[in-house]
Amino acid sequence: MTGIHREQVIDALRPVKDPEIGRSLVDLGMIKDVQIEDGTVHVQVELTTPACPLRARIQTDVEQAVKALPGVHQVKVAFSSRVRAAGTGMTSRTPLPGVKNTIAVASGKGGVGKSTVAVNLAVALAQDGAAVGLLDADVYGPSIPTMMGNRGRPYLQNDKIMPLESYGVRIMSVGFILDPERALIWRGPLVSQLITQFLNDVDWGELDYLVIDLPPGTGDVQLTLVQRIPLSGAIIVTTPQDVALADAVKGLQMFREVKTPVLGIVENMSYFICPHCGGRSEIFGFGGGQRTAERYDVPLLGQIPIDPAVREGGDAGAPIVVSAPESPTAEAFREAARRAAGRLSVEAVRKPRKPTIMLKPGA
Ligand SMILES: Nc1ncnc2c1ncn2[C@@H]1O[C@H](COP(=O)(O)OP(=O)(O)OP(=O)(O)O)[C@@H](O)[C@H]1O
Repeated sequence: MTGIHREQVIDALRPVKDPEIGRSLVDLGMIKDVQIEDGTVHVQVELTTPACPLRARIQTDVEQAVKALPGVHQVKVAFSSRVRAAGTGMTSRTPLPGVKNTIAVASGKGGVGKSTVAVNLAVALAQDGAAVGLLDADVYGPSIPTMMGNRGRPYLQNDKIMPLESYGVRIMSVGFILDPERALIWRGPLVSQLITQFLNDVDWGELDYLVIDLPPGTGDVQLTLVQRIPLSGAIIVTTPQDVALADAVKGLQMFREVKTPVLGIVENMSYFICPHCGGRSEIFGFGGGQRTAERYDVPLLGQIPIDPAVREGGDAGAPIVVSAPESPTAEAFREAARRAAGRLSVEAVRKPRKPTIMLKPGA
């Protein structure tokens, strides 16, 4: 008998905070079990996401706190995870049954790599063990089927559309159903109707995260969509040059208007590493994403280099987190995905938000 009690361990853990959420692990209900065997204390911590960016730090903090108790020789920390629902911003929007979090991936302008980011984030979250869906709401240029290497056709089951699956991610795209050329002529109300149908009529099952690739821009279509889709958070993709950043700011403001938390900015095509000399060039300028993030008080989730392997992977239907998972570019995507998941965990423990203004729906 060592005389250590479970309560003592819990008390020792009380001051240990989740570094991202800033509240005690005990108060957050993250300490799931404590077992004491002689001088060894086993602590089971339930993370708020399997893609936790701060797992190592939590482990060290827990170990240190428990080791400080007299009679403790060893601390063993085991992790499990349960993603919490972050709510859906505007109270008028009905959350999707079974879907805990919906993440919009948006860009102020086209061609900045929004779909590439959406695909790699979704697959990275799934690789970490989360249940993930990916909705291609970019009806004007649906690129998800190509990027995910899936040319299947969804089928109906019990009056629901069954999503397809690639790399452990459930996916739905207008590209699976329609000739994409025809989507180009679609008008706002139709787009909005189609997306609403995809959200409600697709059998997503239980999802931790539904990543939604929005059409580029901040026009009426986008505004209607972000008002209608029950969103837990948004990620803005930009490139570092001023014109792209100015448009990214418009995106940021659009989400703020509809009370959707901006989880952060992903700066894509940030820099180029020369494959011959290893030198780094900032082709589109340096620090733009960081400056914008600071100015508008949102996190910079990641800086993704220009890497020919990203385009090759996209064209070949194998996102770089699958085709070259060890590459620094894949690591940059993974980090951005984990940071975004961490931000959503923070949102999940916040009080529900109320809209300050209600915009009329309609395209
Ligand atoms: N970091 C990167 N390095 C190299 N190529 C990239 C990178 N990111 C994206 N690309 C390539 O740039 C092109 C545009 O990317 P993508 O389709 O993701 O952009 P988008 O913003 O979604 O475009 P759209 O506005 O048409 O929806 C693609 O060919 C893609 O493979």
